[in-house]
Amino acid sequence: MGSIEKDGTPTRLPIIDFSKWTLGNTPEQRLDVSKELADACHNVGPQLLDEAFGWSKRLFDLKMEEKMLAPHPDGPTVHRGYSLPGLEKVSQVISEDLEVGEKLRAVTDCKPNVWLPEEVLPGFREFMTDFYWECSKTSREILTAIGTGIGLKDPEFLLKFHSGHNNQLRLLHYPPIPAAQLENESSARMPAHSDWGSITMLFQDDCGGLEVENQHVPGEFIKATPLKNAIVMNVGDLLMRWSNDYLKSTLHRVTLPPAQDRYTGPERMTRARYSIPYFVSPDIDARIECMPECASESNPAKYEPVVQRDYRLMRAKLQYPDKGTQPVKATA
Ligand SMILES: O=C(O)CCC(=O)C(=O)O
Ligand SMILES: [Fe+2]
Repeated sequence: MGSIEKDGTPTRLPIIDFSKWTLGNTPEQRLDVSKELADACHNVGPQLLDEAFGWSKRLFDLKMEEKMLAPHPDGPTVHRGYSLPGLEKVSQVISEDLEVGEKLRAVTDCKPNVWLPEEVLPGFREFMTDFYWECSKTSREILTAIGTGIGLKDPEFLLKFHSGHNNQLRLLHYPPIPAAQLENESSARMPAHSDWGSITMLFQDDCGGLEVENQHVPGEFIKATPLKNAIVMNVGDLLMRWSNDYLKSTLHRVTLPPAQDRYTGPERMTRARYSIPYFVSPDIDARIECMPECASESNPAKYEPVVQRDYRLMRAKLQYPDKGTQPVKATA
């Protein structure tokens, strides 16, 4: 993770160095936690990340027929396998945006995953499974740090709902596309949306294009400029509900790479982009209800309690619209 960079203006995203996070009442306690966080950051360290991006590239470089050996299953609730560009619509409300990218949801435990036959990409499954659990460890440190930061009596409260088995690791590849197609907004690399879970740890390559909405100015997006080995952390809808809007789920999108050297040829083809979001989600039976520390008489709970399974189903229906599914507004 990067260094602390807070210049006081809302036009830059804060980059928080969790290895320097301090917690606890005594210097010793603070040191212990700092070490844990440093260890966690080290786990998803530079080498592991480079490897993960290497595997992702090898995966998407496979022939289409090979990738289709792990097809995305039909239906709105299943979140597995390989998706061709355009299969999914990501949106807060259904719009005409067409997402341009291909993706593979690599690992999760709750439902059987869809893996490529081992011989197609030997070692991929083992690496991604390890990577998944390393990310899970880091996410637990982050959830504890958040619990402390928002002043929960039990800083580990959120851990009880996050066994790690309901997280999702997704590999994304945005193929090159003529800049004009994104400029005239006939398609977006990924339209603005919020994530559904608790937090998302997002790793991106150096292409650029990720933007996050400025919470102070709705509609204005701030560039999340790639920073080597940094994790972009998004707050998801369920953490927003738990915290009664104290932590807002961040709208984010992927658009044109900002730097002109990211374009080639007369068509100004954009560079391909790879990213790896790790969605940290509560367990399926978890009931998400405003944490008592986040409500008061003057600030009562804004959301009804919701069970993760139901919330996810509602969001998944939007993402994989099938016949007979009416679009509904995605956020409360
Ligand atoms: O590719 C990215 O950087 C963003 C991905 C994302 O927001 C998502 O998959 O939910
Ligand atoms: Fe997202």
